[in-house]
Amino acid sequence: MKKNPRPSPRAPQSRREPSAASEGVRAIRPVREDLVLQASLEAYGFIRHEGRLADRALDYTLRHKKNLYSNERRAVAERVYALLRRQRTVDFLLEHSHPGFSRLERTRQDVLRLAASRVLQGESLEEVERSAAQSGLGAGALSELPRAARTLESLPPDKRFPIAASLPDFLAVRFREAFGPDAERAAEAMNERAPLTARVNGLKGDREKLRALLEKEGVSSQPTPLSPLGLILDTRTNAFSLEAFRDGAFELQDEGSQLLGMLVDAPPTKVVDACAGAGGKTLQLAVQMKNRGDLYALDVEEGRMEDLRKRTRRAGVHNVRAQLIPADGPEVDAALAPLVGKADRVLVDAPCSGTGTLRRKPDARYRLTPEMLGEHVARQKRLLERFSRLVKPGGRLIYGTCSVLPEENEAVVEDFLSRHPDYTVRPVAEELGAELGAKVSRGPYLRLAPHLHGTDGFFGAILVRAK
Ligand SMILES: C[S@@+](CC[C@H](N)C(=O)[O-])C[C@H]1O[C@@H](n2cnc3c(N)ncnc32)[C@H](O)[C@@H]1O
Repeated sequence: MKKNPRPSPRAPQSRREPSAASEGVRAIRPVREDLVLQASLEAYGFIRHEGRLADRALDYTLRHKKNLYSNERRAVAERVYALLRRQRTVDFLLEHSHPGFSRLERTRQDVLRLAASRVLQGESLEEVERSAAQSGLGAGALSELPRAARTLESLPPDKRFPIAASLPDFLAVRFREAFGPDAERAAEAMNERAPLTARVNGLKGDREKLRALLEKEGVSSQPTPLSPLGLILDTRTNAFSLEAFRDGAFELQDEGSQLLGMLVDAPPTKVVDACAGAGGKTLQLAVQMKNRGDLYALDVEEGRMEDLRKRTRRAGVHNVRAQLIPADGPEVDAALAPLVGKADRVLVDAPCSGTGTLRRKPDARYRLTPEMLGEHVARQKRLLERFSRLVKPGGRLIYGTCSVLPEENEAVVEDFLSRHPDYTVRPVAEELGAELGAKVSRGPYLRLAPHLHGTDGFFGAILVRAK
């Protein structure tokens, strides 16, 4: 018999929290606490003790727990994600309420973490203790949590912030630098659940038509407040099973990502999506180009390119040329040579820290280190330099990240401009219109954050090459 593979450490950028949304069926029977705990411990262990990506680990665990009902699957996903969002807070509370917590055996620690996290989420102490007792935890273990919470509250602000926001210390400092007095609010919003957001495929219809199609399938939706292309779906929707999705009428894409895509305003000529990944923005650019011209989608990861190809087929997109390129070395120049100085638009949606998407990938913060951040910045500068060569005179270079840290954003752009006097910044308000531009920009740049815009955190800059 074929052995089940372990969850892979890689996952496409746009995978969404596999919670209620991938289950569809409403809760109808009491949760069997012992089974839910067992599955939660397994998934959590994969993520925290083996370094697997959360969405992959949960998909894997739930796929192999065929005996769980849909409400139990939902409980597993929600509880694991909730704990990941509040890891540091939970550990602090347990260390201050449970003598010898850090010396307990690992599974025992994890059981307590999952229970404490539920209390932190607002479930009553009695309810959690009752279900904990059913799963052998023993009542009373959590009764000291409120006292520990008061200890946390009494810490000086700079000590309290990283623990209360569950951010590594260095990231809390970066948040403070990026958001100043708003840092707490910004970090709090990053610990909320993200909405389920669709982008209409303009090749198949407009947003109103999509809304009607979804309604027919029993899914209610609301227009996104900022992007004219988006709909927010009921989070319990299993989007992938909808006919509208299978027919390519929409893609799941955060509203912030849609706004970044809008900065490109791709004409139906020659356009390069230089870090195309699984094609979230490629598909959006194809619509801007009305499925005409040549849209080069480049990336270094074959797996992502494969996803991109599938998605273009589903979306009815015909103008994309997906091309796998080498990550570095002289072969890159050879691969890009035919495009040098030819493109009207080049989008560099650069690999980054992902600090803008912590709502969807709460575990990412525990993997990030200051050294990795430095490597991201160095690579961002390198990629912007490399792909700028493809822009033709009078063309535009659009730089974007899903980071909220200025060192990956403004600083990278300013570094580029200091070496390229032939480029000037086009304020994003000129592209998006004054009203929308005023809502989503700071200075000439797109700058989005969950606490201000309800979107994931994104940055975008439009750089115009002189004629
Ligand atoms: C932020 S993701 C792109 C997301 C994608 N644009 C979307 O909208 O779905 C960054 C991508 O850059 C790719 N990448 C990393 N190094 C690269 C390089 N040297 N050249 C081109 N792409 C690279 C990664 O494989 C990843 O897919």
